Amino acid sequence: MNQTISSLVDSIAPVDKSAEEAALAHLNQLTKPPGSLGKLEGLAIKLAGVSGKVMSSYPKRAVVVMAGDHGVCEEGVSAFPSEVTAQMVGNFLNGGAAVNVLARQASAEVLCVDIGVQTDLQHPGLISKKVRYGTANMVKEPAMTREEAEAAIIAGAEVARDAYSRGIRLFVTGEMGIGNTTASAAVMSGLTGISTRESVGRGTGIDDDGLRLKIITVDRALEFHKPNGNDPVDVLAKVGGLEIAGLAGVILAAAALRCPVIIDGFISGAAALAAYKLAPDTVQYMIASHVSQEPGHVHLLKELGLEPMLHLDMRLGEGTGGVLAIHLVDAACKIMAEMATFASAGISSASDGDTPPPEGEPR
Ligand SMILES: Cc1cc2ncn([C@H]3O[C@H](COP(=O)(O)O)[C@@H](O)[C@H]3O)c2cc1C
Ligand SMILES: O=C(O)c1cccnc1
Repeated sequence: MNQTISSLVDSIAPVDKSAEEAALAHLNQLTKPPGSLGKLEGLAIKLAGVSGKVMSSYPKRAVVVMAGDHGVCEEGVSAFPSEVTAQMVGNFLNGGAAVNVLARQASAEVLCVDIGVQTDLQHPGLISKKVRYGTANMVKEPAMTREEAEAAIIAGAEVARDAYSRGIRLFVTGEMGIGNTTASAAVMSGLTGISTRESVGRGTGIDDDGLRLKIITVDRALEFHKPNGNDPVDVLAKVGGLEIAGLAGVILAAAALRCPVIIDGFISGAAALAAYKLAPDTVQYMIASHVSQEPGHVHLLKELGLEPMLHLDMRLGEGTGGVLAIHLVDAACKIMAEMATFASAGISSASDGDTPPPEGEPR
């Protein structure tokens, strides 16, 4: 199994810098002041580096929604009971969750994966990759074994590879797992040393007492296991979640397949950080969709060096922010493919036939 994760990591290469340069040169010929489309230009350049081409498009796209349960819920860290995880999986499969609505609008498939729900689930649309029936309570024992964390990463990579073989070329991460903002905060602090006061937030909406208890719970788990921050699999096994490890596998595989991967909110961000620590080049394939209301997300994005595209005060997960950002990926692709150049439209560019203004005067 270890061998498989290391071969996955070894198959990830840096993006194509010459395609990025060519994309910038193309953007600067388009009929607009250089840089005036802001982050859309940065996105177009990133997509060129990932695909190796100045122009790209992603007609087939999917959001992978990984579902798993969390033993730490018995400590009272979520406003909702664990059974909501399985109930929401049913909702995803019936097309009624927020991510389904937003994915339909963005023409994206929803791939719902049971990687660790605590009950048996059956549905023709469900991708069954169950590694175990929920994690153990991290304050009492490791959330899972190292072998289980590795199996979850590999399962995520398999889901991405299967989707790729059906033509999917743009991935979005999503998740469902009551208690997973606790596990994500523990993973984030375990990987970075950032204090739990910064990584722990209210998740589904716990009150002040709940927040204090949640911080203490994550502190206890980290103190008990002392996970090795330089070993992401150790951190995921001791204080992580099955869906978080699974998403790390999706992200690694997307990078190995040279596909862009849109990273959703806080939980997806924790998975992205684990993938980045396993294979630093992976971050070049990531697009951060939005900044979550969960306070740790800002710090997570800073660790990854990623700028979020959207500021919408969202705090849902499921891949909802991620699928919204698909529209921006489509926009960046269309700008590259369809905008006229100064030459083709016969428009004077900044320096064309224009006497430069005297020194010190505005143009
Ligand atoms: C009905 C419902 C739908 C959701 N969809 C995503 N989450 C989000 O909330 C959960 C994390 O928050 P915590 O750590 O506080 O439990 C995850 O399942 C996440 O995806 C939901 C939560 C609920 C209740
Ligand atoms: O940002 C997220 O992914 C998030 C935040 C709160 C609750 N669930 C998910």
